[in-house]
This record gives sequence, C-alpha cells and structure tokens, in this order.
Amino acid sequence: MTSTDTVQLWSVSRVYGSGDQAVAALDGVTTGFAPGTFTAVMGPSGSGKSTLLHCAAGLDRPSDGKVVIDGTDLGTLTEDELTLLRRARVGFVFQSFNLVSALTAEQNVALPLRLAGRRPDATKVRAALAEVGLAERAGHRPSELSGGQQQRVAIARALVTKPAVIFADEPTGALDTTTSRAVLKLLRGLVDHQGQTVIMVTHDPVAAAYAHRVLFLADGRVVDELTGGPGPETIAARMASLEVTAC
Ligand SMILES: Nc1ncnc2c1ncn2[C@@H]1O[C@H](COP(=O)(O)OP(=O)(O)OP(=O)(O)O)[C@@H](O)[C@H]1O
Repeated sequence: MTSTDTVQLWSVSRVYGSGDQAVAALDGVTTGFAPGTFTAVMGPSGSGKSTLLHCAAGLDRPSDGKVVIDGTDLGTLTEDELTLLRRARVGFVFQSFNLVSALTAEQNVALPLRLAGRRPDATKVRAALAEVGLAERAGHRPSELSGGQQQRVAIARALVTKPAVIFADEPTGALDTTTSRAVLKLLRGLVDHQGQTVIMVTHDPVAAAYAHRVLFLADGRVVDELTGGPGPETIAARMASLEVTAC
C-alpha cells in the first residue's frame, strides 16, 4: 500500500457484538486500492466481504484501525461530515440497482447532485447516461428498462459526482450472463479509459476476472491476492481451496 492509494485500510478490525457473542468480521486488514485500478474482493460466505466494503466506503465505522478515502482519514469526521464525503467522493452500485421507481433514468442519475445540494446540471446528467450507453433512455422509468439497463442507470448515478471510488456489491448478481458481461465491461472501461477506481465484491470468478486484482478474504483477514488480471479458472481454483479450508 502507498499513501497515494485512493482507499487505504490500516489494521482495520470490525467486531460485532460483545463477550461470548463477539464476532470479528474483520481482523486487522491492511490493504490499499490504487487510483485507476479495478479490484475484486472474494471469499467464502461470512469471510467479511460486505463488512470490508462497508468500512472502506464509510458506511460503517471500524472497531479499530484507520480508513482513508481520497486523502481523508474517516476517523476524524463527524457523522454529518462522513455523509457529505460519501455523497461527494464515493459512488455505490448494488445488486438490486436501488433506483427510485417513480423517477425517470435522468432524475435517478440527478439524485446524488440534488442530495449534495447542487442544482443538477442537465449536461452532466446526460453525459453520465451517455457514458453507459443510455442517452436515448433518459425519460424512461426503471420499470420500462431491462435489468441490465437499470444497472447501467445505477452506474451512471454512481458516476455523476465524479467520485474518487466506486464500490460495487455483487453488481451482476441479479443479471443473466450476457447482461452481466456488458455491465462488467462497462465497469472495466471506466477504469481503463477514465482512470476510475472500482472495488467490487463478488462470488463469481468470471466477474472477478474483469478486475486487475483479486483480494481473497477468509475469517476476516486478507489471505491471498492475485494480480495482473488473473483468469476465471485461476480465481475459481483459489476460491475452491479457501472454501475447502472454511468447511
Ligand atoms: N450486524 C451484524 N451483527 C453480528 N454479526 C454480523 C453482522 N454483520 C456481519 N456479521 C458477521 O460477520 C461475519 C462477516 O460477515 P459479512 O457479511 O461481512 O461476510 P460476507 O463475506 O459478506 O458474507 P456473504 O458472502 O455470505 O455475504 C459473519 O460471521 C457475519 O455473521
């Protein structure tokens, strides 16, 4: 890890509950995510992937350790300041798209700008939709769009504030194979062509193969990482060995 990494985790632990019931969901994780890189986070069920994503994105506070996003130590921020930082510097993409059904694609993409108290700039909103190939669908509501198109609207919404980092939680979990590939190519393209930083939690080795780097968690710790754009077979083999160990 270097101090220029967009997201930095320094000895991050997250304990849920206390006493006999205490669960160390994250146990002293130190890792960094360099600007303009695409990282997949994998690991068996319960290994701490969601907890890592929530702590790294400032949605949850670590019990111990430090998280830095875009040069800011999140531990120094009040809840309100943290909310403002998330709105301005972090984009989110979820498995279930999380679009507002009553709003058009364009209005959904404009939401983060409205929440940040900015008057949505129609040109920026249109540009974000064009980026994901949906300029023609600006006036459509989510129910009038396919799952893949809805996820692309969600990606445009994540992009519109020009965040330092986009966190994606199983972004293709609800999509078929062909649509998933299109969404993953889009995410990878944002990294390759615009220098976006993307961190994606996934169970799917094929999805993880779109990343530059794959981080493997087990029992709340980083136990391995593959770099240099590993293929799906290599990733699946590493996952299989972790799942055997976890049984
Ligand atoms: N709010 C909570 N209260 C208590 N324990 C929790 C809470 N959230 C997570 N945990 C526990 O922390 C550990 C890590 O959970 P986490 O959801 O981060 O794993 P995961 O790798 O994302 O799992 P999955 O792949 O099944 O979604 C698990 O043992 C889980 O039961």
